[in-house]
Amino acid sequence: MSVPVELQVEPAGISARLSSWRLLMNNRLAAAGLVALVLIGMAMLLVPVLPLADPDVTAPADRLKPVLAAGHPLGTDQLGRDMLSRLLWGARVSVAVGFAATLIAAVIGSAIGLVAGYAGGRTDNLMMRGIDMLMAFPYILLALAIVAALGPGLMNALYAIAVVNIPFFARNVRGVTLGLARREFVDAARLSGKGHLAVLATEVLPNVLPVIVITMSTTAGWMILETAGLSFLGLGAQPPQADLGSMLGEGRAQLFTAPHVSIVPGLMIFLLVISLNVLGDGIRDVLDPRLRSGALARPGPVTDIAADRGSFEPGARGSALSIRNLETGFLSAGGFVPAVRSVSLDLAPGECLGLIGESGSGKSVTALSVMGLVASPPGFIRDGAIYLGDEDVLAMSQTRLIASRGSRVAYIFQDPLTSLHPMYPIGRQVEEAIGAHQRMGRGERREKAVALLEKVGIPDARDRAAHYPHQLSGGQRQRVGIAMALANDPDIIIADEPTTALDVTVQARILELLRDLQRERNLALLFITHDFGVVAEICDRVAVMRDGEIVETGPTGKVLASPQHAYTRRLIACVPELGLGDTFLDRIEHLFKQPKAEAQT
Ligand SMILES: Nc1ncnc2c1ncn2[C@@H]1O[C@H](COP(=O)(O)OP(=O)(O)OP(=O)(O)O)[C@@H](O)[C@H]1O
Ligand code: NI
Repeated sequence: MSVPVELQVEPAGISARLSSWRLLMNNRLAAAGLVALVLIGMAMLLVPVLPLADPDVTAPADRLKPVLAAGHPLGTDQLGRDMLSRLLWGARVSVAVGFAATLIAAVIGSAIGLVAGYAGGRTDNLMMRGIDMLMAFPYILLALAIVAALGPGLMNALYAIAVVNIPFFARNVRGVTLGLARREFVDAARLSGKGHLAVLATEVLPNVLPVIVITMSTTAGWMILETAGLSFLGLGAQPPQADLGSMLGEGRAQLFTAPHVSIVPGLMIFLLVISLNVLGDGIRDVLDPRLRSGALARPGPVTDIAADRGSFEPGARGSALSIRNLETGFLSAGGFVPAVRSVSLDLAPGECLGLIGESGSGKSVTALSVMGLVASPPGFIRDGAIYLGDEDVLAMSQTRLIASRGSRVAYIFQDPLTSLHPMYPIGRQVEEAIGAHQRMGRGERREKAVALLEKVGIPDARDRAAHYPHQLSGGQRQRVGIAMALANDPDIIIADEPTTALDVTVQARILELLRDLQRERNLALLFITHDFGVVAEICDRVAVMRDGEIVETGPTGKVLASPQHAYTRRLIACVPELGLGDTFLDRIEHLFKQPKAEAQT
């Protein structure tokens, strides 16, 4: 698959605001809605200066003129008033009332939601039960009751509609606020001494704003409809003033003799509401950051690969894994942003290669590219080749690639708690890993799972197999992760920081286990870490990664003894317990003595 054309031509660094606008315009329905609204809006703004007849002047002689009658493009109503003039003036009133009600409901409802969600506890309970009571009434009935109490009239209809819509805002905003109020950045703001109001205004509100805008854009259409409903029943606009609902109500009596009197305002209501709604949906899609980043668009099973990537020969003969000139990155609204560039690696059977670099240097993206596991969208492999033996993974069919996952190349991830299913016993999960690639009976599978758990050093494996992930310690969970990786006898294991979440002693034992397994099964191990101590412990060779590129590679001992790149030296300097004692401290001193020379390297 290749890059969509509009993304290819787009220069990077385009402003976020502009790209939101583009996203909105890419949605045809939303764009059409916007165009319709702009046209209607302009007509309404121009109403006072347009050469229209007075909407309220009756002319009994001209009653019920049909559409396209002389002097009356949309005909006249039962009192001889010009329909076009009444339509435009009426739409003005309806829209103004609808938007005013939306604004009032948004301000009050959001304030309630913010306070309830932020305060929590009893305040939340009290406020939300009040909101629940409002919601328990059918809302048009509630609006009717409010207008009945206040008396008919446009302003009262406006209040009634605003009140019945407050719950929508309050509930939406409260839900989001509730999640935000317990997040670390809010705690941090509180700890920094900000008052509650300041925290709400500067930390919470900006994050809630999109929700408010979305709710507004999706309810504004309804509010116009509700205004029309109340006016239709005679509770809103009072004669002779026109609004869309009252025009509809007055036209009802002539529905059969002069249908245009009710159809014209009806069409206008339809047009207004539907364009508001499609525009609202478009705005919602653009504002939702999850939709924008493509996280909610279901990622494909395999990373998208450029159709026009170059051809690269595998590196050293007999490599288990050979990555050539890999360029993987992410498609965003601003274009393709590479995360790794021209990465080449070779991994021999039975060898352990350490891939080291600081956070964000592109280690995981490299590792995930191997089996096409970078989620697309937005992930995209733009160039390079990845050979398993002498077969190019990127040229494999999807089915073959998916079949190779776990059976030829297996992954071990950093935190097994997130990759293990919380609701299944671990034994069953190992069985599932076996069942994904091997056909065997249930009993046999169970035996094999227990054997694997024993192999990775889970004591009492047979009993432990019935335990759930949360009943295991972090080290044991990682052992289960390793057992699952071993389940189908892969040739290559890619371990992405498998020990980072563990304490030093457990880490040492897991490393020992990995090394033993690797020797015993002649596994090729690609070991990702940011800790040179770990590399020294287990890897034969090491590749140092920085900003998406490999800056240095060589046998571990050699790189440790004489790092060529300043960045490598700095990474090594981060490891105090390499067993180098004085020499090590000397090296740090040396580094600090020559900051200038280092900067030049
Ligand atoms: N889904 C994504 N969308 C956009 N950019 C991404 C995405 N995932 C990763 N990146 C970018 O790719 C780059 C490399 O990330 P990667 O996860 O490979 O780093 P890493 O070296 O594994 O770091 P760590 O040690 O923290 O795991 C980062 O700059 C990151 O911002
Ligand atoms: Ni990573």
